[in-house]
Amino acid sequence: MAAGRRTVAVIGAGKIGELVLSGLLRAGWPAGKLLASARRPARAQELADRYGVRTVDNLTAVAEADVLAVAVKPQDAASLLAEIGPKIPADKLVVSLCAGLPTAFFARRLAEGTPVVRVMTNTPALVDEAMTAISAGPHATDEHLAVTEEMFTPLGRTIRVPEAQQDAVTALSGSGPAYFYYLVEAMTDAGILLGLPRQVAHDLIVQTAIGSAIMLRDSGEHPVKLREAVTSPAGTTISAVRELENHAVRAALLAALEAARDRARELAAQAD
Ligand SMILES: NC(=O)C1=CN([C@@H]2O[C@H](COP(=O)(O)OP(=O)(O)OC[C@H]3O[C@@H](n4cnc5c(N)ncnc54)[C@H](OP(=O)(O)O)[C@@H]3O)[C@@H](O)[C@H]2O)C=CC1
Ligand SMILES: O=C(O)[C@@H]1CCC=N1
Repeated sequence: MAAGRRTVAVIGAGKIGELVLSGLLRAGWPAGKLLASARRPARAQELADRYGVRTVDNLTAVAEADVLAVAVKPQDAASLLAEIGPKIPADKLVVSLCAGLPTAFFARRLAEGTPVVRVMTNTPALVDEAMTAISAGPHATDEHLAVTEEMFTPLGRTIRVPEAQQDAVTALSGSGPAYFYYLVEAMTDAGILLGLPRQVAHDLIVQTAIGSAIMLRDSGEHPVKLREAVTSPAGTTISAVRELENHAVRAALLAALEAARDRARELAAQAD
């Protein structure tokens, strides 16, 4: 399969599936080369109305698309594959967006020789700022990876990682946006504690997050250097940093990401 505008079916077009569809359309992927399936007819109608893509049942998607992007929850993958797995010809490319599930989970349910690629993206795909990690599974060649990159590059950055790293990627960048939103929410509360109006606190911290993120990306400086530049001797910042250390925030983050990684493993064990 050469890279090029293949017909892509998003199977299970919920939140992430919709991000993929909308991102591909923004990137100029022809609507006629996109299909979507959903479990509920109302959801299918919503997608058809919103994006002008054809919504089809899962087996029609399998028959008509070159690339099958599986975007159901990990808990729904086994029953989906029981329905479509035996019907997928080995020349289709299966791209899994599911957290935790190894490509072997798919391979066991597909015809011998079917290429499988595992992807972990994140919700900033909505603003073309996703971080997407791509891994080759069984029978996936460089060309299959290139097709997958062609799909995800318009949505943000892509990197290739060994599949063994995908649970860690899921914990870090897949779930990562939630940690930043959590921080912003907590810091807005802190602003309110200090007497700021909610909207002012929100605006201050959102712009601070955006500015800090752009500096992280564009300055080429290590985050420690960027933090040191803010931290004046006997100043305000170091007083806050001391409290973060007293409350073991760094240790909490290490434990949190380990828990997310472990949950990805559990999802895989439970899906079988
Ligand atoms: N949300 C995120 O930030 C990220 C999610 N992911 C992964 O993406 C996948 C989807 O997550 P998310 O979009 O959040 O979940 P959603 O529940 O929003 O989307 C899954 C969709 O699949 C539909 N579905 C389930 N079974 C079938 C079936 N047999 N046939 C057709 N459609 C079906 C669901 O229908 P119904 O509405 O009826 O339940 C739902 O609309 C997960 O595997 C998750 O691990 C990966 C990276 C980030
Ligand atoms: O919470 C989850 O399971 C999914 C996978 C990564 C982000 N959201």
